[in-house]
Amino acid sequence: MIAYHILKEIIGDQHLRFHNQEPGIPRRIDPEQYRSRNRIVVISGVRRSGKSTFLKQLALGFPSFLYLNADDDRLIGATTDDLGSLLLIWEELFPGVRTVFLDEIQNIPGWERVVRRMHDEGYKIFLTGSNAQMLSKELGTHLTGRYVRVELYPFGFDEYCAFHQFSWEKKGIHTTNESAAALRLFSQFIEEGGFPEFLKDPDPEILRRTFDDILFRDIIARYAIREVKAFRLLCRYLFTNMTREASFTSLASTVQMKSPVSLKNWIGYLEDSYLIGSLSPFEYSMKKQLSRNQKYYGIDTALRNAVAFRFSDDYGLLLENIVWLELCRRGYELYWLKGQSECDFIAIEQGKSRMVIQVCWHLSDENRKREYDGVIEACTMFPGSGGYILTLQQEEKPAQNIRVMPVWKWILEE
Ligand SMILES: Nc1ncnc2c1ncn2[C@@H]1O[C@H](COP(=O)(O)OP(=O)(O)OP(=O)(O)O)[C@@H](O)[C@H]1O
Repeated sequence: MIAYHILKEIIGDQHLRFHNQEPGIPRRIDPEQYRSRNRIVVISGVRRSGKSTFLKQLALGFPSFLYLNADDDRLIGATTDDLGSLLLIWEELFPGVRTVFLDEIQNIPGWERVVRRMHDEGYKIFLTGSNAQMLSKELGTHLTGRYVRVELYPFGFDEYCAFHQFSWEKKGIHTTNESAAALRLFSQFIEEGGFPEFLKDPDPEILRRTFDDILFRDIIARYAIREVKAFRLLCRYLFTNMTREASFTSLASTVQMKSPVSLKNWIGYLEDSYLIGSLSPFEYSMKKQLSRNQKYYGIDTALRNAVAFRFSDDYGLLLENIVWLELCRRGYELYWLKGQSECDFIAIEQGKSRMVIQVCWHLSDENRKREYDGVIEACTMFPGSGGYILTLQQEEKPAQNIRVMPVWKWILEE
């Protein structure tokens, strides 16, 4: 057990540091809707996406609170008994305070039991944890029905604009100057992505390190993967080919694995770590849906640029990936359509389709019919949906109820 006076010192230090920490750029998620929840609020998301910083933003809404960062050298080897002592120290230092923020709590084995008990005793709890240990399945068994999850992604384009102090009228971006500035920033965003740390210090090493930490610490070590080379190759391949469709069999053969079953597990681990996401084609039969090829997307475009192979005409793919990320941030259930024609995204909310979206770098005479056909087919299948063709910079008057507009404008205005 850790000595009582040391724990007391840790609490004092950490409290001061957390109070002095910069709250950073406000995230798009409204903290107020979580402050008033009775359930435990679990913040998850890819490594370095800003979970601890968001915790600080949540804390700002409370006059007093308790705080513990379990990622502290002095807490190595801490147990649930130490958490019990912490409760006593908190009561001594901050009597009656019942709001608690727990950062990286997965470092203390058995934390779930203590957190569950605290919640039952009326504490309001907010916590973050590195994803691998905070996977929904695992958390579900420990905190059944007691928690709500907030998923944090790297900055979206609106947050990127805030980071660069670019603001625009609530009514929309109308002037040529504003449009030119937004387009310029957006072109930069395609290259720089949304990891806040990388935006502050644009050294690709930062991104490579994050990538390797997720691969080696969160996945390879945790799931005892022995075919490290093949696993790494799979990650790089998926990032290089983001937005493309692939089958388990073709992926297994690309990385020279005999078993598509292990490959399926690997992809599951990558998705749980939020490094990649997959998209199924829409099918009325679930069985059929699962047997069809998936499309794969990556958590960040700059991360892709740092770890994957680039080719000259990959801008279309980066643009589509940004739209996928934005739709994930907005919490839609997503599919793609492979019918007579193809459509990139069908975004569904509460069982109803809201948007069908085709992403196209530049609408030309050659591709116009194909792009429209995909949206029209999807809109016919899902009547009442808004139809969009999102481009880098073209904007056209709506035709056949389909809006053609730049991605950046759609993100900032729609
Ligand atoms: N909203 C923000 N505004 C400005 N900078 C931010 C913001 N969010 C995160 N950062 C910066 O990004 C880096 C990572 O942030 P943070 O530690 O909050 O991420 P995390 O998701 O908790 O990381 P980990 O997965 O390692 O626990 C820090 O340097 C932090 O200052």
